[in-house]
Amino acid sequence: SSSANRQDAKRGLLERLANGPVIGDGSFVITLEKRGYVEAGAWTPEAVLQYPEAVKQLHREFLRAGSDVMQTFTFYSSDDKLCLSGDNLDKTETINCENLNNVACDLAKEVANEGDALVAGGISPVPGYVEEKGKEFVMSEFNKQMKVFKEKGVDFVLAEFFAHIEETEWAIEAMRQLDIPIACSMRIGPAGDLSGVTPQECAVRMAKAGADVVGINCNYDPFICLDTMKMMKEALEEAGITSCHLMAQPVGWHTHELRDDVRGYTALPEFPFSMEPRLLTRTDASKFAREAFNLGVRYIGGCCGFEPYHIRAIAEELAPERGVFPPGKDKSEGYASLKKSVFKRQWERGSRQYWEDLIPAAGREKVKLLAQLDESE
Ligand SMILES: N[C@@H](CCSCCCCC(=O)O)C(=O)O
Ligand SMILES: [Zn+2]
Repeated sequence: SSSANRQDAKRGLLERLANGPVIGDGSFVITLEKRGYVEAGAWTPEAVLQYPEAVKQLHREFLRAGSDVMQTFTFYSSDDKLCLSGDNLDKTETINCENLNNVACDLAKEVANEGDALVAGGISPVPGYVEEKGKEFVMSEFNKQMKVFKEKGVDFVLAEFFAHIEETEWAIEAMRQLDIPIACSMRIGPAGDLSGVTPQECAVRMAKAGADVVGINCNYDPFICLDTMKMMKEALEEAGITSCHLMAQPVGWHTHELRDDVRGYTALPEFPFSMEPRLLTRTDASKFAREAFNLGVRYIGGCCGFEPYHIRAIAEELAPERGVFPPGKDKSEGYASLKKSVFKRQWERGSRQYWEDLIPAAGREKVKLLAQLDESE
């Protein structure tokens, strides 16, 4: 019966959250663009239909890194978004929301079953919302995905990258039709959403709309994200909402300038083709994981820029809490692996302290200084 299914589904995500951290996955469109399977600008997931092996490979890398969740690669897969993907997209009927979501569920499920991961059906903002096409239009786009997720029997649904609390509430309303756990994250920082609603109010409204897990994804680095999560946590407590879990999936770059900027990381001049100097190290990822866990966040993953090795750092940091190391432990003993080097100087780097004390250079300072010197001489 549906309640039994609900109970099974509930035990999956909610039981895991109750017993310790759930490790999310990481960056898809940004990572697959670097690998040549997604086109920048459009950032749409047609690779699901065109290059399924490339999508499965990335799922497998996150599984091996320790992700407990295989999120369907269905970000920006509403029909009104896919049709904006320019003429590189063959306009045949194969690349549309329904077909893409069907195959994406198969890919995520196949890899999830190679390990002990859950399948999350992923939804994201519909362009029709900001184009003021109204609730009926937006809900009809969400419902195309809900229909597939129901047929495919995903373990839970996850709404991400929402910038307006109203559209987020509509997404939760759509997800409630499936009677399985709901995770919901907005792309907001301390300055709140694009409608001027505070993070505190956003958290309470997501919970009241029916989300089982609420939080943040994308737009800001882990440390700005945690400041915002603290605001959300306190607001939920003040509202007497204790049943909601917290989730955090920040970007994998340092974005300290953006703390009070509602636009987030895509507003940086380096986005998208020169973000490399800002990339988090695995030590940054470990620090984020520990601070998130200490704050009470139990769904801990990453968004754009978070590569599998960043997720591995999270899974290794929280191994004591989880009681298990990631499947890829045969090729990583954390920093201790360096003890196996033939170079003696690597051995001293086989400690957490070395990497926590290091302020990594971007390697460009010298180039810039030399250029200035030339000018001044
Ligand atoms: N789960 C998704 C989240 C993507 S968040 C934002 C991607 C860029 C959006 C844009 O610049 O239009 C993914 O990892 O690709
Ligand atoms: Zn993102």
